[in-house]
Amino acid sequence: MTAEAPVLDVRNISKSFGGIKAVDDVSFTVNRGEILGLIGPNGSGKSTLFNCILGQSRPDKGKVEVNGKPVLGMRPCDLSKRLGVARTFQMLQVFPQMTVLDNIILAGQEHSGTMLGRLMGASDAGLTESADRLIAFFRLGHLRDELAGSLSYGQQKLLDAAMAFMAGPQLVLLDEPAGGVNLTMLEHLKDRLSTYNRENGSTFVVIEHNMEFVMSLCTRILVLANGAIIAEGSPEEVRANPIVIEAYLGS
Ligand SMILES: Nc1ncnc2c1ncn2[C@@H]1O[C@H](COP(=O)(O)OP(=O)(O)OP(=O)(O)O)[C@@H](O)[C@H]1O
Repeated sequence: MTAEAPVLDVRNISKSFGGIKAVDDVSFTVNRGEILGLIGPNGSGKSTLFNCILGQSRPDKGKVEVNGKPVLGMRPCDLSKRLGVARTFQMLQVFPQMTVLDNIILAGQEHSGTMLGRLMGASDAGLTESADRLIAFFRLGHLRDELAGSLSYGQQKLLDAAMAFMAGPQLVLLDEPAGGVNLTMLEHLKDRLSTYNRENGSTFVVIEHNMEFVMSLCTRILVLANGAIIAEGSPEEVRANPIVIEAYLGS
């Protein structure tokens, strides 16, 4: 029996900006159903690594495969449509002047069909039903027809995360989903993400500064410092690792 290929295989990725080695020869794999946390002090290269993986930034060297297929050079929309990869960003990507429902439908339209199909088809591209399912899953039903801009910051972060799931992705990269979110909403977000992972067998990679959130959500943690992986293990192992403690205290 051959082992299943990792969902994400990152090999020897490096990226410099002028003299700064933002990512320095980073390799790791993520298996189906894992929730991998990517942590590290400010400026350790987490976002640059995400950008290299997802085509927003071209690495100087290395390769990335999703389900055994090379992805470097692919446009983010093709990554989503063809390989089922989605991401969220540190900054909110919601449209404040649109309702919660329309934001989610728009996120779905971004990933579905051809331009001609979108122009000629129903205005919601037949996506209202799946948008409503997602709204119910993230427990945003009472806000469905509210303008996104009228929601609290935490509710907007929840909406922002929900939008990444509209295309039914296999692999989701979440960039600081918990940033600026209050405790109650954090618990809710964590519960929804872990339930989605359990029910759908999807795979997540999560960049996060909130240690409680990342330690309780993730099944495995990678620690970056100065662009390189300095530690890897279960949340318990990483929490107790003196190298990790030093990297945080020393930054
Ligand atoms: N476009 C850019 N041009 C120049 N330098 C950059 C650029 N993007 C990132 N850097 C530098 O690369 C290094 C890694 O930055 P990066 O944003 O990837 O770190 P990070 O771990 O995501 O940080 P944070 O946790 O603060 O978001 C930093 O020294 C940063 O200043």
